[in-house]
Amino acid sequence: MKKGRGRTSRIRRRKLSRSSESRGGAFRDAHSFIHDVGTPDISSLLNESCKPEFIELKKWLKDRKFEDPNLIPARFPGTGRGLMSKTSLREGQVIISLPASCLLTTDTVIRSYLGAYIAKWQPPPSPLLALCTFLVAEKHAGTRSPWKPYLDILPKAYALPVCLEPKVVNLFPRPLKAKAREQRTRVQELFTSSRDFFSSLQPLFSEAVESIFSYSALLWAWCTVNTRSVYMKLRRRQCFSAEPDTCALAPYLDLLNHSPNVQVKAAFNEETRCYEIRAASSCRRHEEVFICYGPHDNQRLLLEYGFVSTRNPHACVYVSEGNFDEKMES
Ligand SMILES: C[S@@+](CC[C@H](N)C(=O)[O-])C[C@H]1O[C@@H](n2cnc3c(N)ncnc32)[C@H](O)[C@@H]1O
Repeated sequence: MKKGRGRTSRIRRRKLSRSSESRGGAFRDAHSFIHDVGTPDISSLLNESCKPEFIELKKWLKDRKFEDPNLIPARFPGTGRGLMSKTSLREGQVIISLPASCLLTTDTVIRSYLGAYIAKWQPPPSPLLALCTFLVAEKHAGTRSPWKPYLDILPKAYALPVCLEPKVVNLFPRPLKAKAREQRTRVQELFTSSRDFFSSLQPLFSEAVESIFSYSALLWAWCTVNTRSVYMKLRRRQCFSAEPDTCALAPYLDLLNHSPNVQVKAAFNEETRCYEIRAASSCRRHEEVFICYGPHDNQRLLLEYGFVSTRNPHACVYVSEGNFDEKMES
């Protein structure tokens, strides 16, 4: 007889199911139930670290002196792909410490084949444009790119308002609609104003630059930088415009999802030469590890990251002038 088919085990399963209901929390219920009846525990069901793209990424990170036995990529109900802790994390403990050699910053771009082209271009391109250009060029390089294992785990598409059909944006409340249109204008202007710069890169490619640096390629790169970079202030360089140079792409670390209810300390540590994130609250074993992207309301989360947070303590309602007058009159 197969294990767990008899009357006794049916009764035991019913009892377990009832006790997990009373503890509350859909995810925790699933955890206790699946664990108790002897099927694989939830951590192995969610685990994505055996996927070929993560195996490649781990090898790539190891070559750059980063190994983390504690965090594993996993897919969670509600938040999607993120990182899970194999052990419990104490308050104050370093969650992740990523060496500078893994970071993609404007320093990386300047040291690359793009450096000479950026240095001679007038007016100087912005640090954001430099990062986007590098991402598009490396993505185009495919298997020739040393960044391929990182590029392969990046989302293929984004859900920021700038990526949505205008008819969908039209359904947004008025204040959000205005912000979404501003965002679209900003990216379109970046594309239009960068065309000549992209043309100057033609000697680097055998294909026409117009087909490589298309609007959709720039949009993908712009969303990648805007949704995934960490704050890291770099020194001002003459070859860039005066906009702040504060974005660093941090492979693997950028798999951490947001929760408005956790606190973390994040910064580049000049002594260890690592970008470190330290937990300000504890986290249980086999649970998703969250960081906080900032005290953002849902409008800002949607505009900057393409999602909203349920039970967001920073949630607020935007009231436009016209809207306010209408409500006051009724
Ligand atoms: C830094 S990345 C985090 C990793 C990302 N989930 C992934 O699969 O690569 C930021 C993006 O993750 C998603 N995200 C982050 N926190 C989330 C949450 N609490 N709920 C839903 N999606 C979230 C959003 O798409 C956001 O733009």
